[in-house]
Amino acid sequence: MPLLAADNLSLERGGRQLFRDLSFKVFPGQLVQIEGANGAGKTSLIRILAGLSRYGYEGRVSRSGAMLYLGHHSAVKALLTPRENLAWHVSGEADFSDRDIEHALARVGLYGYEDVPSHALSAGQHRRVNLARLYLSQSPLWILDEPYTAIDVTGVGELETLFAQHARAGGAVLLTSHQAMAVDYPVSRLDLTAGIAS
Ligand SMILES: Nc1ncnc2c1ncn2[C@@H]1O[C@H](COP(=O)(O)OP(=O)(O)OP(=O)(O)O)[C@@H](O)[C@H]1O
Repeated sequence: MPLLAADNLSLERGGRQLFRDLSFKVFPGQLVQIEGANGAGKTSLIRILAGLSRYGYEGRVSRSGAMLYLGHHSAVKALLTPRENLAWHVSGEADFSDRDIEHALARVGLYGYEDVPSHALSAGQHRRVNLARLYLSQSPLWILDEPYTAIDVTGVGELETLFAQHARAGGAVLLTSHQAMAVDYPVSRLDLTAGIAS
C-alpha cells in the first residue's frame, strides 16, 4: 500500500502550466528526489502533496499514515531557544522527555546550543533546529522542501544517512534538492513532466 498517491495532478501558475496529469505513488522504503529547474514547480507540487495548497490545482492526493512536512522557510521562533522550539514542535506528536529533545539537538550538532536564544544562531544552525524534528519523528512519510539549504557538507552527509535509515526501516522520504544525492541507497527521481522513474 502506498504512503502517498498522486492522481492526475495539474497546476497552472501565472499563465504557465507547471505540470499536467502527473500521477505517481510513493511506497514504504522509497527515497524520492523531485527534480527540476528553478521555477519548475517543485515547491508548488510539494505543498499540494503535503495538503497545504487546497485549491487552484486539479487532481487528487491521498496519503495513508502520518506525515512530517518541513518547508522551505524555517519555522523556528527567534525568541525561543532550540530546546523550546523543538519541544513546541513535537508536543503534539508524542510525550518526549527533555533527554529526547537534547539527544535530537545533539544529533544535528547543536550540543551546547540548547539554551541559546535562536536569534543568536547562524542560518545553518537555525535550519538544524528544524531538522532535529526528523530525529524524533514517528511519521512514516517525510516530505521535505530543500532540506540541505544552509547545511554544511558534513550535515548533508548525516541527513542522507538518516534518510536511508528511515527508508530501510519502512518509511519513505520525498524531497526537493538541487544537489545530487550521494547516499548508499537507491534514489528514485521524480520528474514533473514524466513522474517517477525507478
Ligand atoms: N503565489 C504564487 N502566485 C503566482 N505564481 C507563483 C506563486 N508561487 C509560485 N509561483 C510561480 O510558480 C512557479 C513555480 O514556483 P515553485 O516555487 O513551485 O518552483 P520551484 O521548482 O520550487 O523553484 P526553485 O527551484 O527556485 O525553488 C514559478 O514560476 C513561480 O513564479
